[in-house]
Amino acid sequence: MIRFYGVTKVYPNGVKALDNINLHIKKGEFLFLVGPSGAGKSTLTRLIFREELPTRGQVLFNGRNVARMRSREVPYLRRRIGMVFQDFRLLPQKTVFENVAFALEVTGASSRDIKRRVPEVLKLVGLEDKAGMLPAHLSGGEQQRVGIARAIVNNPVLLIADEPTGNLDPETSWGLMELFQQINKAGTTIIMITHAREIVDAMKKRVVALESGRIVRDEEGGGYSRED
Ligand SMILES: Nc1ncnc2c1ncn2[C@@H]1O[C@H](COP(=O)(O)OP(=O)(O)OP(=O)(O)O)[C@@H](O)[C@H]1O
Repeated sequence: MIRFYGVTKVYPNGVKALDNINLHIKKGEFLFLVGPSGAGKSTLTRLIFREELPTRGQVLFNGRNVARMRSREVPYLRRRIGMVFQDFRLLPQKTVFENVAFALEVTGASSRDIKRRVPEVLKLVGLEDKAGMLPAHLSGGEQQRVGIARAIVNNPVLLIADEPTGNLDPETSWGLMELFQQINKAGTTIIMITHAREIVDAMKKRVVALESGRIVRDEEGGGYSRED
């Protein structure tokens, strides 16, 4: 589904964030992207979402070169990718329902579809009783569930989660990981950036480790660190 061919990213300030990355992510995979701060993890995901363009090499999404897409094709690409952030990024004046509905509205969904689909997704993330509440009145874990509901409401083929449990306690994090597992089992490919060692060690998924912009490990069922 996603292929990186010899991808290098140099930012305008001269920082080389990625250095000759070759990577193939297949449909249905659950992949942890790990590595120290500044290793290039976020940059790698930004290239898939076309927030940034590679300096050299190619990023293919379902066979299409992301950098070569016409500007009118970019919203279509982004609609197929759900994003979950460490700081949730919810709209504070909107209710849980409205936050999730907003992601559908921008795609031109009808109000009938919105009324059907939003409760369905809120149920999936376990928030059917909180639809009318504002984010500030929810716990961190609940806010992240809203973030996940918003990310999956358009049925994306890929979910990119950038440190989704970074602001949450371990118990809450495990609940969210179960939800991510469930979403993955239903067919959505997941790329998760994380520093949560215990989670990576326990989940036994594919682990891609970056250091200084290079892939230093790509291991099926791997742990957070290399076992020497
Ligand atoms: N927009 C930018 N302009 C210039 N340099 C950038 C930009 N974004 C990131 N960088 C630099 O590129 C390198 C990789 O950054 P990136 O955010 O991809 O790392 P990361 O692995 O996601 O780090 P963290 O775990 O701290 O989020 C870093 O040296 C960073 O300072």
